[in-house]
Amino acid sequence: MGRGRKKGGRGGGGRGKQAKSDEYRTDLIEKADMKNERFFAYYKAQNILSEDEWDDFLEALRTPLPTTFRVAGSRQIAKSLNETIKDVHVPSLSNVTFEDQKLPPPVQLPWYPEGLAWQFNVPKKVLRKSPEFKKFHSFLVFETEVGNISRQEAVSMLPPLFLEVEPHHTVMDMCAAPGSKTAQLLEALHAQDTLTSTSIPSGVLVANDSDYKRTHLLIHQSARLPSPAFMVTNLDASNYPSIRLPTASSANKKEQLLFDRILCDVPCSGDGTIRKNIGIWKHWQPNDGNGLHGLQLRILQRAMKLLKPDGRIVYSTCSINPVENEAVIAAALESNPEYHLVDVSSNLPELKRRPGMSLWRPTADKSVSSTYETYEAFVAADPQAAALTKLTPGHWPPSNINELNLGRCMRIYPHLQDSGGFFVAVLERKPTEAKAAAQAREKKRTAENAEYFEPETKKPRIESEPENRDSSTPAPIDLTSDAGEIPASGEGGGGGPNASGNGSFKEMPYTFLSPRDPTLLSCISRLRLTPEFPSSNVLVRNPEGDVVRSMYLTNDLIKQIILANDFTKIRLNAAGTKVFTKQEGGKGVEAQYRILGEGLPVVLPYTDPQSIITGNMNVLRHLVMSHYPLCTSFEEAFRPVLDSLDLGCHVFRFPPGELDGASLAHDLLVPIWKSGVSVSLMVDKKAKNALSLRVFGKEVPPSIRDQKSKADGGEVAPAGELIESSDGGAEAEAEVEGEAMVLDDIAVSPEIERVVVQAL
Ligand SMILES: C[S@@+](CC[C@H](N)C(=O)[O-])C[C@H]1O[C@@H](n2cnc3c(N)ncnc32)[C@H](O)[C@@H]1O
Repeated sequence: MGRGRKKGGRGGGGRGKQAKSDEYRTDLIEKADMKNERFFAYYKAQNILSEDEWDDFLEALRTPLPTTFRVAGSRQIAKSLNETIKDVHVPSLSNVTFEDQKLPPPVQLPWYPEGLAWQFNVPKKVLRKSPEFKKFHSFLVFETEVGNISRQEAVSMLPPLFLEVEPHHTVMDMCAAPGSKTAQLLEALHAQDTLTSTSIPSGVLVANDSDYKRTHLLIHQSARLPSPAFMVTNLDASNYPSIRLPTASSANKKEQLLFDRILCDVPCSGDGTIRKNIGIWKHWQPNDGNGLHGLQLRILQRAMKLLKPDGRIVYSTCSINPVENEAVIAAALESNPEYHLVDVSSNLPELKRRPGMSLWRPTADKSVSSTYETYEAFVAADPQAAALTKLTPGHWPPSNINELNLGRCMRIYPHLQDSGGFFVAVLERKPTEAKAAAQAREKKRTAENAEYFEPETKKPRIESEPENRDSSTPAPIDLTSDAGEIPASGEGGGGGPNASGNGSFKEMPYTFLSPRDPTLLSCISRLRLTPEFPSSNVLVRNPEGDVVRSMYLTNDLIKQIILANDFTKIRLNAAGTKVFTKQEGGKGVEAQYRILGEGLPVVLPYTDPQSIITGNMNVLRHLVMSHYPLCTSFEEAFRPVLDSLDLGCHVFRFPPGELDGASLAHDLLVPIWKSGVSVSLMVDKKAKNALSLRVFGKEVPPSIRDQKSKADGGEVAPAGELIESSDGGAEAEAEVEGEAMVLDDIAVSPEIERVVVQAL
């Protein structure tokens, strides 16, 4: 596990730790020190660029990287926030001068779809001292904190775009942590989400990383877009096991889950990040890439076995070294002739790129005094030294290089569009014969129809589309090992912790509740959910299937995966999204369940609209600015509404409105708790503060914000009142259910007025 990391590759612990040390701080290294003769000699020998571009390339490498960010979240949410950047922030930054210099405002990355990615380039002191940029910087920090903006290198945004994920796809992110690309994939899976509610895609996203700690970064990332279709595994991608699914014909027979889309963003030397990780100047040497080639190839080859016919793989690195790039692609194509490189030159036409290379000259010589055109020449030059290295013929271009279309790979160099260096290759697997025949028939039919119909006639719907996802030939898998252990539907997912003797895996099991489980039923009726709520997909995290504290919702596919696989074998760290949690009552009050802020968008489509209470801006302000406000303290017109509510959880809706300069632009839906004589907004301090800032333009007063169990300043928490904040509840849950990250840190984007949650 994590061999890539030990070698200090990108995403590797070595580089990651060093990145924190001073030697990696760009502001502490002089431009004159940004040199490395080995780097120059190696890349000159590779002929990566023409002689007249070399100086521009070096100049770009020595210049700090601009700041880039992506407006994140589901499409509708992102579009709304993007309008604010365009219409409010950019105009306010368009005529700013600092120390007599006019500063450039942020600009959209021209190639990013729908203009959702931005770049700006001002010195740090401007962000500290220019009032306009300071304000913009605070906006970015705030929105990043609540998950609406993702600080991400421009080039790192590319692989998910080329993967072209759709909501019905089965998707695997093989080396996913820390998860910036995972977030993009999740957004694509959730393309049908609306401003206030989350869709339940029929596909799945499996995010995997071999580093256990880093898988928690994935859980954190995904909390920006809670999804019943998301799961996290902790495995060596080069050896990723078969995930099994019941066959359509018999629940006792299993077939392998194959993927429509796989991202292999593999561990690499990371020399394309040299503008940011400036210490690379000092240490770079050719064996950084040489040593990673084998692991990179094994990961890609495993992905090739896990992909459906007609599926797509994107392989990417932030290295410009052909040994980590074209050499890996060439070797993988050699051993998997059913794959080909896809010509994506017409996709993202504004992206400046160079074709992949067909000639490169590896070396094992640290000082790069010689490089070799062929493996044979390398061995002949010094047989003894060659025997001691791990270089293989696969590090060199193969003899059939011209048949592989390596020019279809994409190389991004820093000077082309002021970015980092990057490599992307898009591979597709041939369809099965049956599928190819169906596609040919369809093509013929479409052509015939085209002749018959008038030109403006809508293109006929492709009949074979629905079959596409299922028509792959499942790879044979060994079902002998634990076929008998698979529990019946509605029961547990794979026995107790460490059920398979996998001693190092400490997660708790996933047990689906029966839809007739009395606690679940009472929860559904208390929360007034409609019969369409998928109650057979609710799970708890303990072997007994007891509803101890929280309930999670998965989609059908994740449920099948959990039921058909031993969760310790697939080292399943997270599945689905948490929707309900127990709210302990105070003295004399029975414990009840409430919808979590993060679960609300998922549950909302199943919430009886009649049960949603509509409030106004006055009510919202009182809820935000008070700590457990008494029902009697609300405006008179609203008191009867509060009095009529049962004790327990409710959903309040606040339509767009204005009040004393405060403004709510879109519907806001929040979970509320009614107790004996008061009501409370069930969002944590940070989220409440964020909501207050964005809607009312001021923070929640510290005297209110910092109260814990009892209100002060005249507001007394009555007997039987809630004394547990959502934070406290979640912490307690971590102990009960063995979860690594369950803090309910509910962040609200008032721009969007939708509750989103981050698990810290
Ligand atoms: C380049 S980083 C991935 C970055 C990530 N895709 C993103 O966009 O945030 C490479 C990741 O691969 C992981 N890794 C290293 N060796 C691995 C292996 N054999 N299997 C799976 N993951 C591995 C590292 O822990 C690291 O998180």
